Amino acid sequence: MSVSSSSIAPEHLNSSGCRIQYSESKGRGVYASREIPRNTVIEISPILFFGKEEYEKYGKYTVLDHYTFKWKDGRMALALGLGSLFNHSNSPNVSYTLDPCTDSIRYRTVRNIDPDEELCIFYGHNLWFDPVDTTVSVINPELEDGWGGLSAAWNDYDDPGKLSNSVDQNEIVDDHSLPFTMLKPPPEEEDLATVRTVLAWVVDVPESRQITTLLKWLKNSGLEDASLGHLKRIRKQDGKTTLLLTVDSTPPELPVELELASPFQIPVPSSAALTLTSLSLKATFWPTFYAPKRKGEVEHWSRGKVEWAREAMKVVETEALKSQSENELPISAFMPASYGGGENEKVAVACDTRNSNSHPLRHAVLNLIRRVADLEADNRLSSENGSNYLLTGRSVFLSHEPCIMCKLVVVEVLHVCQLSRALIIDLKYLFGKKSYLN
Ligand SMILES: C[S@@+](CC[C@H](N)C(=O)[O-])C[C@H]1O[C@@H](n2cnc3c(N)ncnc32)[C@H](O)[C@@H]1O
Repeated sequence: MSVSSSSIAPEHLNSSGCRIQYSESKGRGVYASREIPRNTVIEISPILFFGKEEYEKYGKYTVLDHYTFKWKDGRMALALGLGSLFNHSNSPNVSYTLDPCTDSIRYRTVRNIDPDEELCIFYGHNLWFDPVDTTVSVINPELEDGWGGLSAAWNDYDDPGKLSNSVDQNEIVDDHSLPFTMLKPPPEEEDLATVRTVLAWVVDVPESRQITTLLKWLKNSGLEDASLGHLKRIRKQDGKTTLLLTVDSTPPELPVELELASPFQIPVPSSAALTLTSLSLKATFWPTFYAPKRKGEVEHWSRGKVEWAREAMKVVETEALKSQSENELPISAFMPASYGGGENEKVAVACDTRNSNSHPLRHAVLNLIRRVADLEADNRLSSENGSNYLLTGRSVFLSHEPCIMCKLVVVEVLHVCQLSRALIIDLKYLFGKKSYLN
């Protein structure tokens, strides 16, 4: 690792059971010197601030850039003490809370920690380095339930200090203080260097009659697949017509009677363009479709809404564990009333029943959808205007990431927020797909 030259970690006086240790791949890190119970505050780091201008001019060109992060008010912050030495993990065992009253960060264990375990936090999804060992080893047997340690998933949810200090339920909670991680789509490609591409086979087609034959042939060839749906099939450039064939690794065998030149590989954009700038950049590789972001995609979470999600996740966890105690898989799905929503909204919860039904399709999500649909169908008053199948604005909370089948059922996923090991998925348009229910 480039930011530290010494491979000897200094001794550190810390009464909370933390020590500094060096590793080849990550440099210095914070490790447990003894057992630490969950929910223990292991460090409170004071912050050193940099003004925006000062940071833009100097700070970001120095090693500080590996250690600083954005504070609530936009200033750049450096955690003193052990704070800057926690390495990153995708499944962190330490959570942190920014405290603007004391300009400090409080670090707390989210589960029981064994001696010598590394203590890691989650930096976010846009890492500036190649992470190694992103999953902190799970030694605690309570986590080895084969289903991602559901039994310990919500430990930090009981943290009373985290959100309930404020009485203003409408106050927006900033991303750092959310008790879950929002999975953001990758940033849109706005310059040539960041356009994500895949290699595709294409062929030059000199005569237009050959295009018709080739398109027919493509249809029957099995080469057409949804992975190229964001790209136009034909490119006309500099008087030349080129046809997109496939992203397979081997070149396709074209109909010999057309006597075409051999296909060749070129990079093509791997997704549709979300902005007009991106569209013109992507078009330099291959003509791409324009699919601007939907309105309202950025979602702000108020304190009240976070509490609502927290309560819903508690239901999910309780139900999943109950299911496990009944010899089912510990998987559950819950559709609460929407936040601030109407009193008449139906609420439903369902668990996986593949074991008891000996049926491969009895996944929690599918059971939930059936349950909600039954409830809505019974609700005769709301049967006008399709409101018995539309669940606009509702959300479903799941104990586990859904399988591909369940994901498809949750058709119009607007965003996925990862709450520790579980997910909230917006179901805003699910029942708009009439075909699914019919
Ligand atoms: C805030 S510092 C953490 C302390 C750092 N290891 C040190 O020795 O000073 C962040 C840097 O640590 C390294 N790092 C943190 N987590 C890592 C991980 N999971 N894999 C590899 N390197 C990591 C990266 O070099 C990153 O720029």
